[in-house]
Amino acid sequence: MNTGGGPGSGHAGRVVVLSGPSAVGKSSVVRCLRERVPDLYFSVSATTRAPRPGEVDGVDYRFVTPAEFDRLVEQNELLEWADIHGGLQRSGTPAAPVLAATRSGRPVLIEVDLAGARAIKKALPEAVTVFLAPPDWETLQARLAGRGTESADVMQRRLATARTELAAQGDFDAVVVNGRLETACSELVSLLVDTASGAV
Ligand SMILES: Nc1nc2c(ncn2[C@@H]2O[C@H](COP(=O)(O)OP(=O)(O)O)[C@@H](O)[C@H]2O)c(=O)[nH]1
Ligand SMILES: Nc1ncnc2c1ncn2[C@@H]1O[C@H](COP(=O)(O)OP(=O)(O)O)[C@@H](O)[C@H]1O
Repeated sequence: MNTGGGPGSGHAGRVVVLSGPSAVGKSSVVRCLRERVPDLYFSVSATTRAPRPGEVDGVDYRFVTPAEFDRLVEQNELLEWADIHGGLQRSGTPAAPVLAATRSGRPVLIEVDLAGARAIKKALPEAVTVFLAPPDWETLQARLAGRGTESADVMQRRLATARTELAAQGDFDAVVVNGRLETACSELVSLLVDTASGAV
C-alpha cells in the first residue's frame, strides 16, 4: 500500500477515499473526522439528491438541479461522478478544490461510492481507499431503518446496493469496521495523518 504524502511530499496529510454501504455510518464518521482533524479538507460532492433534515448546502453536499449537474459534467469540472442506487441520484466530486488541497499538503477526505473510489485511485494513485464495514448485516439494516429518512422502497434499493458493496470490500487498501464510532474514527485519523511526523 502506498501511503506516501502525495504531491509535494514531505507533508503529513494523505488522501483518504471512504466508501461503504448506505447507513453504515459514513456521515457520522465524517462528522467525527472533521472535528478531530482541524485542517482536514472534506470534499463536498455535488448531488442531485434532496437534502436530508439537518444537511447543509455547501457543507454536506452541494445540492444541485439535474441541469446544473449536466453543466458540471459537460464543463469537465468533476474528478469523477456516478449514477447512484440505480439512477435514484447523481453525485460527483468537484476537481478543483481537491487538487488545491492535495497541492497544499492538507489531509483530504473524499466520500464516494465504489465506482468513485476506483476512479479516484486511478486519478490519484497515492490515495488510500478505505471501506467502512458494518459489524454485521443485521446492524446495517437496523441503522438504515433507525435513521428513518428513507421510504421502504428506497431502503430496499439501498440494501440491494449494499450487498454488492459488501462483496467488493477486498478491493480496498483498508477495511475499518464501524462498531463503536469513536474507534472507527480513531482508525481513520491514523490513516489520514502521519502521526509519526508529530503533525496532529
Ligand atoms: N461516485 C460518487 N459517489 C458519491 C459522491 N458523493 C456521495 N457518493 C456516494 O453516494 C452514495 C449515496 O450517498 P447518500 O445519498 O448521501 O446516502 P447513503 O447511501 O445513505 O450513504 C454513497 O455510496 C456515497 O458514498 C460522489 O461525489 N461521487
Ligand atoms: N458506530 C455506530 N453505532 C451506532 N449507530 C451508528 C454508528 N454510526 C452511525 N450510526 C447511526 O446509523 C445511522 C446511519 O448513519 P449515517 O452516518 O447516516 O450513515 P451513512 O452516511 O453511511 O449513510 C444513523 O442513524 C447514525 O446515527
